[in-house]
Order: sequence, then C-alpha cells, then structure tokens
Amino acid sequence: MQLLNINDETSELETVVLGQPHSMGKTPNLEETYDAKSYENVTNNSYPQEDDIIYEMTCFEKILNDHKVKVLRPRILKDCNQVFARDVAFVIENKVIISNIIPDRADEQEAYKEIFDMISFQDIYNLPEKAHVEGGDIILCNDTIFCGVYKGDDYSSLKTARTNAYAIDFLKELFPHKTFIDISLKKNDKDPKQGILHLDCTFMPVGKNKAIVYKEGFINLKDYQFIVDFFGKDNIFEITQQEMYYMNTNIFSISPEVVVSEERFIRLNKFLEEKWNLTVKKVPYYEISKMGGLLRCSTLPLKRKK
Ligand SMILES: NC(=[NH2+])NCCC[C@H](N)C(=O)O
Repeated sequence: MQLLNINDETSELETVVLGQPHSMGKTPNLEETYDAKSYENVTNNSYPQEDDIIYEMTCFEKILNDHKVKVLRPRILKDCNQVFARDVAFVIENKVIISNIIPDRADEQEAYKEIFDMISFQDIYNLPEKAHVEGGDIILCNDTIFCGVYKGDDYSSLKTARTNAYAIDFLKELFPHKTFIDISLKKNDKDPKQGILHLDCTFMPVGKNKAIVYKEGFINLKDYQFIVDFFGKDNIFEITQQEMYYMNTNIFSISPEVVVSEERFIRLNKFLEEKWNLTVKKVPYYEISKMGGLLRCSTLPLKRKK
C-alpha cells in the first residue's frame, strides 16, 4: 500500500504525523529561543507549560481521530520540544524530503526514524548541507508549489530565516514537472508582528480553491498579487496584523470541507462557516501559539486522498 501522497493542503486526509508534547524540556532562556514569539514570551515570562501543551495537542488529536485519520507520533525524546512536526520533513507526491532544519532543532529528526523506516529508500530524499528548507515554508497547490524564502545578505545572522534559494533550486530539479513560486518573507527574530517565520504563518489555502493571506508578510507586493490572481480576489480572506500575530493562517484542513482552527479566531471562523460554508472544528491552541507555531505546524501529513 502506498504510504505517501500529498499534492495539496486540503484533500481528504488519511495519514498524518502529529508532533509530540511530552518531555518538552525546560523554558528556554532568551539566547536559546529561535523564533520571535518564543523570544517575546520568554521576555514576558509567559512561555507555556508542558501540561497546557499536552492538553491542547490532545484536543487536536481527538478531532483527527474523530475523522478517522490515522495519526502517527514521533518517539518521545527526553527534554526536547517536538511539538512542530511540520518542519522536520515534508512530502511532495510520493516522496519525503528530509529538511535541513535550523541546527537548534536537528535533534528532533531522529524521533521520526521508525516512521521513515516504513518508507522505501528510493522515496526518501536528503538535500545537500547548503540547502536549507523547512516544511513550514512549503505549500502545495497541485502543480504549483509555493516556497517561503529569504534572500537577504543577512540570512545567516537571522534565526527566523529557514529556507534559502539554493534549496528551492534543488527542489526544482527533483520535481521538474512542478512550478515553484518563491516568496520572500519579512524576517525579524525579536518582534513577532514584524517578521514571518514560515510561509504558513502568512498564507494558507483552504477549501477547494480559497486562501487566507496576510498581505504585509511579503517583501514584494508582486508575490501577494500573484497569490490573489492565482486564487481570484473573491476567494481570498485577508487577515490583520493582530490576526497574523495569533497565527490565523496556520489552520489545518482535514478535507476541502472540514478545517481545524483555534477557538479564539472569531472573525476567521465565522467567515469560514458563514461565507465559505466550511465545517470549522475549534480547538484551544493558544498556549502552543506562544512558541511560534499553530495547528499546521504541528502536523506532517503523509497521505491525502487524490
Ligand atoms: N511551520 C511552522 N510555522 N513552524 C513553527 C515552528 C516554531 C518553532 N519554534 C521554530 O522556531 O522552529
């Protein structure tokens, strides 16, 4: 049986890896943080507690189970934050690409060994060391793949710059039949209102042909315009800076009809339900958002129905 099949963000989900809330280790100090939201919450003494993270992820898992999705989990590593499965690897068609993730998070990858062992060698791609990419920057829309990227000269001094142009060139060679659209994202390691960690923090397809977008997250207006033209103006829901800050784009689709969202995303949820006729399953995920990711970031989908 084919284990991998991913071509978009919303087709009916069959198998997913959900990150792991257990044994996430102690609260980092400021120097140990590597995203702006964690930086802010460590500064304000509001970094989340493990019990709350366990509670929130359990609520999410229950929704996945209720929808008969097969949920796999990475092995628990001692004192290691494994909440954000998304960035560790990503699936395109029937191949899994092992991310060259920020070194601060490299330990997380070994916990997926048992899962990757189920996949045949020829379907697992490793990238050269210089190619940096994380799953949060890769968004699939069938023949088109949107890639968050940062091309500035200060790339290596920014902890929130995770995907480089070299990695995208590499992906283009691996998937020559796909069109790759690279999208430069604003970066800021300390202020979560001014920078975008991954593409999925500023843009997300939903339903059949619709998308949620935060316009100010892009360095080039033409990239925003491309997305609007791609989906059509009427199929775009624009979010505010405040909504971006709470990660409103980072919801997760179980099917074109059903999406999992955060219970506090009042304006978004109402719009999705009333205007786009989607079923919105609401979970508490506020504490997790303080670590720079939300629902999509906690998942690594392996298989969606064609
Ligand atoms: N796909 C995402 N947006 N993932 C969020 C990851 C957050 C995590 N704290 C990091 O900095 O890597």
